[in-house]
Order: sequence, then structure tokens, then C-alpha cells
Amino acid sequence: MSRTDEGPLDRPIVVENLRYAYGGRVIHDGLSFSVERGRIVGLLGKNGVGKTTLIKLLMGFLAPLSGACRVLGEPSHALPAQAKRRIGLVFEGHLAYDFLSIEATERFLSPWYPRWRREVFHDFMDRLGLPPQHLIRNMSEGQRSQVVLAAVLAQDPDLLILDDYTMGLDAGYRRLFLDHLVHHARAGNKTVFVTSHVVQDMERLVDDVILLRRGSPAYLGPLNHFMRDFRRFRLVAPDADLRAGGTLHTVEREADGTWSIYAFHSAEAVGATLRGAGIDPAHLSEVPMTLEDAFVGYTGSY
Ligand SMILES: Nc1ncnc2c1ncn2[C@@H]1O[C@H](COP(=O)(O)OP(=O)(O)OP(=O)(O)O)[C@@H](O)[C@H]1O
Repeated sequence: MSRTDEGPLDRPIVVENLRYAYGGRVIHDGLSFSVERGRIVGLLGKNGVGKTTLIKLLMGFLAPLSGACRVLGEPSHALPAQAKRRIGLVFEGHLAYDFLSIEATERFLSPWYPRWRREVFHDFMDRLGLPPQHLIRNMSEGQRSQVVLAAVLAQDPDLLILDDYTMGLDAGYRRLFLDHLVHHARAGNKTVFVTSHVVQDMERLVDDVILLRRGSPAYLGPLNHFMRDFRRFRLVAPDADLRAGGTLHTVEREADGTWSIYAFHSAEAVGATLRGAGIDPAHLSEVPMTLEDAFVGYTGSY
């Protein structure tokens, strides 16, 4: 399909040269990316890097200082009601109407959403084992999160935006929800944009990652490309004074005195950089990584 044939749903999120700051504190500067329809995209980054701010910008709660965010083809700070109805948002994990019961929540929400899927909401609620008259405010944090997630899936949204959906959820429910989320996305060619600090979940869930790192351009690409291209090496060189730069994306001194080197390059290229810095790469070896290792390596530890 050529670009001119694309409708707004083919790239439900487009961010172009976005700049945002709170007062003098710049959070996003020159951020550009787009999300393709049908993809599950994970937004990852350390605490405070600007994930929630980005979601607030996408939902129009904040307006860009410059650049643009388009969601379902519309400027995010002027989203019309019919676009909002096609977006399922889980934000700060809570229902505003906690004085409602489970059944009243469904009665209240369902008329707003033309594709409301009653059976999805009830399937999730049956698992709670609570009577339909049970009030949301008398639920545990995890149970409330379950109501929020059931309600958002029942909306059958074209675009689902989840800001840290894990609040209070136990591991079993998290897994159940993720399975439903994947089914929702795959069966209906729906798009999911999700942040989470549970990086293991992201490893199972997402197709693409956006990695935010303060002061650097964001990384955007398929998760399997990131895991293929980003590598970790161990270097035994106790006397070396190693710094990031050249092919070395990040370097960390480990507790046992060895070095961890993270790079988007081969062992040969990293070895050449080390030699250039006067360090013998004889004891350099590649170490396998999980996504969590790669995340820490990419963003740097504290
Ligand atoms: N209303 C605000 N006024 C001023 N600074 C703010 C405001 N909201 C957030 N910030 C700051 O902006 C930065 C980004 O915050 P944001 O909540 O977007 O980060 P995050 O990546 O979602 O973090 P976390 O992983 O901890 O949820 C932080 O340094 C935060 O302190």
C-alpha cells in the first residue's frame, strides 16, 4: 500500500518532532516515531524519563510545545469524541466512579461504546467471585484494576493505550489479561501501546519497542531486532578505566570487578575500540541477555 492510500488507522499513532517541557525541564525533544496498525508496542524507559507524559500528550491532556502528535489521524490535543470512543485508555489504573457497583459500572459504561462486548466484561467479572452488587470502593487494589481492564477490553477499542496496567495484579491475573490482550490485538488487527515496569511481561507481549533514554534519541524497532542487535559482553580487565563511547553504548563495573559492555556492534568491533583505548580485549566474551538485562544495559543502571 502506498503512503497516499493510507488511512488514519494504518498508523494510529504518529509523533513528529515532539517537544515538551514542564517549565524549564525538557522531557521530550525532537521525538519522532509512528506505530503501525495491529502492532503491540511497548514503551520502556527508566522512572521519570517521560512515559506518562507522552501518554498524556497522546491523549490530549497536555499539548505539545512544538511538533505534532496524531492519534487515529487526529491532532491529539483536539481529539473528537468519535475518535476517543475508539481508544481504550488505562491510566493510573483507577475507575473514577468507585461509588458504583460492578453491575452499575457496566450499565453506566456500555451505552457509550457502540461495540461494547458484554460477555467479555462478565467473563472477567465472574472470575472475581464477587456479587454484582459489590461496590468498587470496597474492592482491593488488584480487584479494582481487574474491573478497569475488563471494562477497557469490553469497549473493543481499535487503539488500546495502557499506562502501567499492573497495579496490584497478581501474577495469574496478569498472565490472563496479557493473553486476552494478545488475542484482542491479533484477532481484530487492533493496536496496543503499553508501558510497564514488568519487563518480563513485555518480553512475552510486544512486537515493537520504543526505548526512551534521557538525552538520547529514542530507539524504535521490532523487539527481535533489538534483541538480535544489542549485545552484552563481559571483559576481564580489572585495571582498565573503561568509558562509554565509540562502539561501547554503555559500560558498567560489576560487583566482581569485571566489566559489562553493551553495544550494537560485534565482538570484533568492540575489541577494536578497546584496543584503540589501550585495553587488551583478550578476555572479552559475549554473554546472553534477557530483555530485562538489555533494558538495564540500554538505559544504564543507577
Ligand atoms: N506536572 C508536572 N510538573 C512538573 N514536572 C512533572 C510533572 N509531571 C511529571 N513531571 C516530571 O517529568 C518527568 C517525567 O515524568 P513522567 O511521569 O512522564 O515519567 P515516567 O517515565 O512515566 O516515570 P515512571 O516510570 O516513574 O512512571 C519526571 O521527572 C517528573 O518528575
